[in-house]
Amino acid sequence: SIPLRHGAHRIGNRTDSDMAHWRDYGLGQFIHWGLYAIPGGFWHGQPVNGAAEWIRSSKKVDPKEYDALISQFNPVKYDPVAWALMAKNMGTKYVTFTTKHHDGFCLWPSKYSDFTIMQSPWKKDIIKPFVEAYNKQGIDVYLYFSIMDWHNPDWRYELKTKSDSVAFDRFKEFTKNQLTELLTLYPTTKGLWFDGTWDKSWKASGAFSDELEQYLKKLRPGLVIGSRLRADEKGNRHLDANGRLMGDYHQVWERKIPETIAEVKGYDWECVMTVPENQWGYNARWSGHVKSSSEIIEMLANCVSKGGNFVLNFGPKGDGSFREEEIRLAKEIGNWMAVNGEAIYAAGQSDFRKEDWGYYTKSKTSGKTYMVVFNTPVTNMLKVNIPKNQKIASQKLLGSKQVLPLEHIEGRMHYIRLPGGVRQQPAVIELQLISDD
Ligand SMILES: C#C[C@@H]1N[C@@H](C)[C@@H](O)[C@H]1O
Repeated sequence: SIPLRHGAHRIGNRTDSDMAHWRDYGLGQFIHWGLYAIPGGFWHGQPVNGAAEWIRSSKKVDPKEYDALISQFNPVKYDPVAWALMAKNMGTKYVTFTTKHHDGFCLWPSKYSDFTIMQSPWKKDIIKPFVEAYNKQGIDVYLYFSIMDWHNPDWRYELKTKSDSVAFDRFKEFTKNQLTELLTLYPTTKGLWFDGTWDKSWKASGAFSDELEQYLKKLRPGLVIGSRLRADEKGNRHLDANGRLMGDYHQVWERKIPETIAEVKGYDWECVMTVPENQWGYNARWSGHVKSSSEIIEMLANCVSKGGNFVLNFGPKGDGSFREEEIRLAKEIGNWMAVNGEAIYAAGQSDFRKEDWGYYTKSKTSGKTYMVVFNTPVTNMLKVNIPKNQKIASQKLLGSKQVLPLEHIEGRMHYIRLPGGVRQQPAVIELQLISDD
């Protein structure tokens, strides 16, 4: 293997209790909120293509004109207690919240920037009441932080000259100071979700990214940081030059889910997903396909069946309220989770071979296996290939506890018959297995 000083420092996944707790979340919420929620995908009355939180860049807005949005940020409907209750009712176990996106606007009173919530009409810390409200609901808080900062004059896309490096060294110090602030002001933060680390300047800062991660973990032992922060000294990201993961979990699954368990490569991982095709911040015009609660529940079950977590994004409006579609989705998902959560929480990959009708998950607590059924065959007969040395002791519909008929076909093949009728939501069957010695 290639000798590396700033590659992965651990082979294999973390084995500590903080990471085991992270692994058991199942369902998370992402919240993207900032100045970009004010224009909401429109500029001078015209819709702008691309993600709403990128409007400054995609519309090439004059920085002064974009930054002037700060004078309009006065979210009179911001109610973190109500936000946390909506998340709780959805069945959320952890939340990732944007403290600073690429535009550099800080939702906390940072001493190191003039572009913060304190210079807006709101004049109050947004993050502190958010963390308190979510923690009060038993939801762990992770803070999103964009390394790339379009507002800071010391940011560089590439280090071409000596003066670039001098400026970027100041920028690295600024970054370390802001992260220290966040962990100090919000000590219950369980992890940091880094973004904006794809440019050449950061790829050339592998040593710094390594030292920064070690510094942050010393400041907050147990902190969970994904693979999007680091670069090795050769500019590799996520996997170092020896193909080893740099970070506590694989953070590449943005708006995509691994097709096969092989693609997971045994890493811890989460998928972060938008409701429309690709909008993280509030966009007044959701064009294209908007996912239904059943589609989202299928993505959730798919991720858990492959050992990952699923994180659904919400983009509050500039005034701090949520759009109707998101409020409805949170409720519908919550109704399903209330009945079927045991197939999702503290669950992961099962011993069963995947079938067309949906996904198997296995609970780490009850040891039971669950069949999360999306594609009901016309026969209502679900194929089940029982692993060797096991047999099914019971097969019940979650919720109703109705025992379902089990029919042996041949060898390890069986059928479980679903009750007839049209289902509005995915059905979950709980399998109790016993050894078949
Ligand atoms: C690209 C990009 C960013 N990564 C997602 C998590 C959003 O923050 C989006 O703006």
